[in-house]
Amino acid sequence: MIPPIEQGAVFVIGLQKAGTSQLHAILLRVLGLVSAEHAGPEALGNKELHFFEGKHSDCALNASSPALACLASFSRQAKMARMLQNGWVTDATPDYFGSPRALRALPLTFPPREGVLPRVRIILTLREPTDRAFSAYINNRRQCLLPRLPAAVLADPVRREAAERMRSFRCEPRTFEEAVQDEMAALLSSCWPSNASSTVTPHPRKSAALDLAARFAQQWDISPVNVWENYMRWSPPWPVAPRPLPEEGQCALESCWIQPVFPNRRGCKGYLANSLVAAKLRLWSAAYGPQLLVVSFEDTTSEPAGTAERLAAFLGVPRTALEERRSSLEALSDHSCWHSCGHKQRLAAEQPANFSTVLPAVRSALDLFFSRDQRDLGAFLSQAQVPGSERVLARMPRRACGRCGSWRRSAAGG
Ligand SMILES: Nc1ncnc2c1ncn2[C@@H]1O[C@H](COP(=O)(O)OS(=O)(=O)O)[C@@H](OP(=O)(O)O)[C@H]1O
Repeated sequence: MIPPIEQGAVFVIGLQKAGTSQLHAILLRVLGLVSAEHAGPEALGNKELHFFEGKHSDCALNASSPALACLASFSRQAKMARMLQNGWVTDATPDYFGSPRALRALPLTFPPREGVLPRVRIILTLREPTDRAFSAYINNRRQCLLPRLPAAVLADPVRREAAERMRSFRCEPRTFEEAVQDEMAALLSSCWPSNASSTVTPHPRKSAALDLAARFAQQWDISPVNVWENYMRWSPPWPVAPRPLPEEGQCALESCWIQPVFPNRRGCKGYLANSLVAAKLRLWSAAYGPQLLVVSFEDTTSEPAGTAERLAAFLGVPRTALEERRSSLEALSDHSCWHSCGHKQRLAAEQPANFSTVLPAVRSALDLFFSRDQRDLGAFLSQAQVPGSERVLARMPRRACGRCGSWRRSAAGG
């Protein structure tokens, strides 16, 4: 057990759409931590710093500048650096987990070494992958429902064009099924685009990959396990260090994973990619070891008090402090209308077949698609002694847990 920390930095690194806002709220309201960005009541609305994967991360990645000094050189981050001197600070940016850049920049700024200040703790919340993907889809879909542009903007052609462009950039026009099909095709063909120049030798696997993608798009009865295997073989691995691009040409998907500057590209939304966690968790766990805690969305939403207690124990927040703020948990436990639920209800009412739930055929295909990754995740969690893994494993569907059955039985006291 690592010793409690009295001051330091706590980062919720993901997963996107896995309850990071709720965790952030628990850290602030129940455990009494301070938001990196704002200390006042507005803190909850300002949860994401994006320092370690955004443009500021260049500074942290530049070996010649001390990483903490980089933080201090930006006004928002200066606050974080100052607060670190006398307390706790937290930043919940779900994009960190899927960002190789954050995986390099965060440990450079906050080295995972005990006894060296500032101390650091990392929290990752996991979620059933198909539900997570659908939640991310709805999040983008609701962008199409933004209110009408104000009259002043409509009257000004320049402002109007900029506003319309931003709206179309954010709005997800497809059904979930179409979005999944597009991403699957992109995953399988990204490194070998069909319009590759004729001077480039076609990769022997290209046609098979495209064929698989096409079949996947047309019919859902293709074995997604095969699709997954092909995906692992053909799609870019998740690189920590920059690696040479494949000979066949620019790999579009790789660039949109690393630098999500083209989020509106059809295959680039990451609904599937961001639900693949095993390889990424191995890397984060290798970087931070016992300083990384995993929790589960399903656990937190059904039992926020238990998660708050586990977070407090992990961070060393005294129990008395938790007791004092216990009443704040009630507000956080109300799941009836949270986040964008108004938009969700409107989408579901307007087009129930597409937006209220994942179609059964799509869900079963995706469940299979994710099963390999979920099995890897279960195996890793049960072997690697990642803090919090018992609870996450207990919440994972049995089909996903694979080799961790015996572990699960012993955890249950059997
Ligand atoms: N308090 C509380 N109780 C229960 N559920 C909650 C709560 N807070 C957030 N949520 C659900 O979490 C989903 C959003 O996750 P994130 O906060 O990580 O989203 S984001 O990445 O910050 O956009 C989103 O899930 P979906 O409803 O499935 O979309 C939220 O409804």
